[in-house]
Amino acid sequence: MQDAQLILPAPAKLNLMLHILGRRADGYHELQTLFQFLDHGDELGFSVRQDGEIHLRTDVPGVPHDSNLIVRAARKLQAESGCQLGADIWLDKRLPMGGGIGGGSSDAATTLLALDRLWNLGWSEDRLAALGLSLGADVPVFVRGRAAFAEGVGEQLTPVDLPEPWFLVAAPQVFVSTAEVFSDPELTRDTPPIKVRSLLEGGGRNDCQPVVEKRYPDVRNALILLNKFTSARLTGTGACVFGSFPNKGDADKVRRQLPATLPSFVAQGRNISMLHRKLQSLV
Ligand SMILES: C[C@](O)(CO)[C@H](O)COP(=O)(O)OP(=O)(O)OC[C@H]1O[C@@H](n2ccc(N)nc2=O)[C@H](O)[C@@H]1O
Ligand SMILES: Nc1ncnc2c1ncn2[C@@H]1O[C@H](COP(=O)(O)OP(=O)(O)OP(=O)(O)O)[C@@H](O)[C@H]1O
Repeated sequence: MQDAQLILPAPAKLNLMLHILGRRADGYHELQTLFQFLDHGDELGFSVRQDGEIHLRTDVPGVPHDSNLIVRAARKLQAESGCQLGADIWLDKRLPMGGGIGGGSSDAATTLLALDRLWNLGWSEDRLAALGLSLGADVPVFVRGRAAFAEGVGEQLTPVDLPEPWFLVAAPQVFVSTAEVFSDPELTRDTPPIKVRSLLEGGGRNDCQPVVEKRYPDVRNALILLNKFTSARLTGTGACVFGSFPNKGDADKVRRQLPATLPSFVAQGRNISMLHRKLQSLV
């Protein structure tokens, strides 16, 4: 990491609500979800290579080098732009994987924005978001960096201005497969669409939650525990669960009461992602 020319954050996100409206012919689901960023995340370092090779210098246990979303994002940007340059990339992985807080998608988005800058490509945000969507449904919101109401499969984004409370996020130590949750026959897939206005007034739920609670007792137990202190909910397809607090002190106080077997962190909800704040400060 100390050899990197550019160091950038890859923040986590929460799905403050997630409704499933239907299933498309390609198997993907039509959703309505509200994304907000957290001021907590991974950190990536980047340096240009003249030989055109892409190397992720940090080993990520369980994820082969070539299937890491960071490497896939870099190679795709390189192929589509025709750029002859390569990159060395370092990763400080802080976010739990398969946690529903978007770690892999955020790493991919940070890679696209970093290399667009280091390779002097000058791609528009629209073009980077479209490339991001081909890597995963959650990548575009991280490319754009603004809290948003998302529709379609998550790529039709309407920026929203939300309160920025403090969140306690608990990470049950189970891996939830997003594809498995979406293919569960018991998943609710017919929630009627609602208007963004009623959501901003506090409505909504996570339609994935009943399926995940049923399949993963550790997630159900974490929700029961957090619900003793605040109204807790699942983010994305889990495994992470979260509750909000008006200030950091209250969130920290509850965190101290969680068992050591349930890892957790406290972070503030942000409407502009840390990545975009950092990029703006570099201009
Ligand atoms: C559930 C969310 O986390 C909400 O933010 C996302 O929609 C999931 O985004 P993601 O992890 O980037 O998901 P992808 O890698 O695109 O898809 C993983 C798998 O989830 C299912 N999937 C995902 C998104 C979606 N709108 N409908 C789906 O059915 C598909 O089976 C897909 O094979
Ligand atoms: N850089 C990466 N970081 C984390 N996971 C990665 C990465 N690259 C590829 N993956 C793969 O993607 C899977 C899901 O990772 P991720 O942490 O993004 O899940 P998630 O938090 O559930 O995401 P989402 O909320 O977008 O569904 C991992 O199990 C891993 O196999």
